[in-house]
Amino acid sequence: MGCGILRLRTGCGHLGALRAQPLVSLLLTMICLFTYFIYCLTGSCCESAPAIGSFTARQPAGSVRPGSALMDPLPPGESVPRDLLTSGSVQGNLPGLSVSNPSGAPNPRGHNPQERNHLNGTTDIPVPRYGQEPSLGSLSVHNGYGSKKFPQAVIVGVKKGGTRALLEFLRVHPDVRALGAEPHFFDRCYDQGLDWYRNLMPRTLDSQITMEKTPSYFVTMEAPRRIYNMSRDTKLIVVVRNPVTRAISDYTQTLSKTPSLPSFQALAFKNTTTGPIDTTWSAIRIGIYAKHLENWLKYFPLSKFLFVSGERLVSDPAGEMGRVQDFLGLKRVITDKHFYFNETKGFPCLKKPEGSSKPRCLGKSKGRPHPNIDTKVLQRLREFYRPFNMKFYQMTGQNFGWD
Ligand SMILES: Nc1ncnc2c1ncn2[C@@H]1O[C@H](COP(=O)(O)OS(=O)(=O)O)[C@@H](OP(=O)(O)O)[C@H]1O
Repeated sequence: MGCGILRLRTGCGHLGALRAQPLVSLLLTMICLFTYFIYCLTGSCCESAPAIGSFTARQPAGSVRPGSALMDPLPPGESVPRDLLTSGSVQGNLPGLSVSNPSGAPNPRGHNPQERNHLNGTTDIPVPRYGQEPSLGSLSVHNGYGSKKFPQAVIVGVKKGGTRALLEFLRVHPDVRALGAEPHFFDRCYDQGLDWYRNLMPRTLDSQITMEKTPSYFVTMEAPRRIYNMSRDTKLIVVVRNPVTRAISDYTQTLSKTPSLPSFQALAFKNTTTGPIDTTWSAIRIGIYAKHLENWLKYFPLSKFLFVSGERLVSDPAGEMGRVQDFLGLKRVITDKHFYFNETKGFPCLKKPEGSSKPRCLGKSKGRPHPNIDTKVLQRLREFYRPFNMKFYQMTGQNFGWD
């Protein structure tokens, strides 16, 4: 047989004197191929090998991996953003295959992904990780199925409104997958590009909604235009809270990091308590909701918004979550059965948070005791916010009962 091969390579055996030389080169070639084969089997060549029907990790040029310094860590005391750990893992994909429902037909949950987001361009196909056998029984949201999509819904605000609680409650829903940490894409990281942003997202099935929350978007001038440019169909959720309490909560957070911070009163007023309120202080400015909303309404109609009451999220989490699920077109899965009131914490907590069977409350940075603020200061702040609150109630058609 070896001779046969040799004959073939030497032009069918007519040049007997030259037969030995090709045999050596053939042997050398075979040794090289064998060595390369062993090298590949150890996994060492996967990253550089060209993809000829093989798994490749598709990363856009210049992309930044999730979990890099650009990502905001969760506040101290909060759980590790599990999605951040999973969403950036290198997954296999096969070239030339389409990912999402190519017919555009509504899926069993009634969502049509193409209707939901015209920029839902999917980058990957559902391929199990190495060593994982695809099976319907194991079709859980954690096993690498699905594709990365732009979020169809974003919690855009407001800081200290209760955005973390809302996101954690929503993550209980099997049809919601959300990025754990705040990506700050539409305010701080926009230069990274949309591919970078999409790559941060957890994988979702077509029946699932991709979400993220970054409360600073609500007060970022460019955010509405940028989100509109990503998809005009994006659903926007704003958790609002009494602006006076919100300002104190904001101050409490800064104070916890900077104990030498001047008093709330010293920061809230330009001179003394009798002087004008300092609207350049972000803790005050963020609470002028009507002003910020005006900027968003230049791009999105009111129907694209859901305003969640931060107060009701504490007093009636199931009721508020009902509204949120309806707005997102989700089945009402999250109900009062999911919550219990933790007396020590003074807040509702989840009986079974996503990925855990143990009850859990939010971390220490949520639900912190606030410093006592002089009643005169509170009164002045209430008066300051009243006209803006009224305007906000009028714009949204909702009375939040802060006055
Ligand atoms: N269930 C539950 N558990 C704990 N805390 C809850 C909950 N629901 C709402 N809240 C309120 O959420 C406030 C923090 O708001 P955010 O999560 O939006 O803060 S942040 O902007 O992400 O830092 C936080 O503000 P503080 O009380 O000032 O800490 C809480 O009042």
